[in-house]
Amino acid sequence: MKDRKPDEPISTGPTSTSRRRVLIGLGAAGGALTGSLMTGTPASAQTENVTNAPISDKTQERQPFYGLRQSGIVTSRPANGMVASFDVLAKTPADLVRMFQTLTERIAFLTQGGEPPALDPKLPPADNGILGPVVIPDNLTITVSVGASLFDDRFGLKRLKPARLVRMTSFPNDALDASLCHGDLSLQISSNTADTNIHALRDIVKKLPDLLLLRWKQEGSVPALPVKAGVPPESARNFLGFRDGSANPSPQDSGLMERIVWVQKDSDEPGWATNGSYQAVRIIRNFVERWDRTPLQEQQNIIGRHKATGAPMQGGTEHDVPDYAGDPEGKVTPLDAHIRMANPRTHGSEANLILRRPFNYSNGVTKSGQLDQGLLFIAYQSDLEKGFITVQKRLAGEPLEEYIKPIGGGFFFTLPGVANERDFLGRTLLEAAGSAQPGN
Ligand SMILES: C=CC1=C(C)c2cc3[nH]c(cc4nc(cc5[nH]c(cc1n2)c(C)c5CCC(=O)O)C(CCC(=O)O)=C4C)c(C)c3C=C
Ligand SMILES: [Fe+2]
Repeated sequence: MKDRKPDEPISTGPTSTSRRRVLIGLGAAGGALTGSLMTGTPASAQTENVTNAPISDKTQERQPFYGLRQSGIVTSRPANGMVASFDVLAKTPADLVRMFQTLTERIAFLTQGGEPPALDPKLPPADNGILGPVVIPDNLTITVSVGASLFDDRFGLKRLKPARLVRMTSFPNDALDASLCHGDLSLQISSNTADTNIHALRDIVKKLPDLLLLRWKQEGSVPALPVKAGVPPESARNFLGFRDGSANPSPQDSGLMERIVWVQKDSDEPGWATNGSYQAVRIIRNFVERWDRTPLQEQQNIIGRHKATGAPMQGGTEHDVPDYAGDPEGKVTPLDAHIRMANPRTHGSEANLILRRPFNYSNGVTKSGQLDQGLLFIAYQSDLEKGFITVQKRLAGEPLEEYIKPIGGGFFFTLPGVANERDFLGRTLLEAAGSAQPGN
């Protein structure tokens, strides 16, 4: 059997590409048969010309749901991502347990895929049908995190708040829109296709109407780049045209991830939070019209890298390390370049590393006729203060500020993973609060 990297998606079932080729060969006339073969559709659907969306050879890629930690953090970033933030409508601790249990059950199903139950057609269908009669896994992960507001007076969780979890504050360059900020609970939904993410969100919204209310959401995408054997992967470009992710710590480096991403057992965090992480989300608008009229040299000085290759200013490849020690006056890489301010690469700045997992977004046109594009910035860290907050403070006054405007987001704590079928998201927290019975 072929060796598989820890986060490499698992492809199951018959080779989907070859199977699809056979099915495509059946042509339009074989539509009903195609639907039946591909999906094992119930008899009632077999008479219809069933189309399964989306069509790709990656629809059977599957990420694990059960584990010590949630998927979607050190998991390779797929092409499409979304953050959806919710207000929790649950009124009692018992309601909150029901909310987390239902959420767990839905995520377990959606991420692994399968056939929804066939209900009496006089009732609304069990599934929204966006993906066709059978729900495909499509590399889907749904990562659940909670905001500081969940730890208010409602559920008796106050004393259990993660030590560094605070409501996101406004930083000097921010122009935060209240309708795009904060929330009791966030879902980071990512998969191979935007439709799969929307399918999952619609399913969750439908199944928890009395417990969760959608507050804001932002979708984004990143171009899928070819993976070449034996060559470090190239980073996708953001909407400023620069490679984004070149210096990101490697999610495959599990020792590093223990230190910078995962809350450890022996930390000063509450015991229930072990194996969780802090999630910082920022919706950052890019003034792309202004950027596109900025000279290349200036753009490169602002970011601190070559635009074409992503290499540091001294040259090489995007994976080479910028040499700041040999450039103390910033003659090669300006002292106020984005990457130098974000990570000055001093001995002390090792403590401020974060794992970035951003997506580009394009929302249409603003009222004043500008493109509404930007970065759905998502970062994970074991210490929010040492991580995102310190790095963001360091970036204050950077020349890039003239081209970007953070307008939304929030700080959340990503819950520990779900161990098995008897476990559920948030169990360790709710048990510590006395709302759930130990023994799951
Ligand atoms: C507070 C954290 C950060 C925010 C917010 C942020 C916004 C932001 N970044 C870019 C573009 C690039 N960022 C790059 C590197 C980089 N950015 C941060 C942090 C934040 N960025 C860090 C820690 C780093 C790595 C620095 C290093 O270790 O050298 C790069 C270079 C390529 C890369 O390493 O990823 C680009 C390009 C935009 C456009 C943006 C807001 C819209
Ligand atoms: Fe950055």
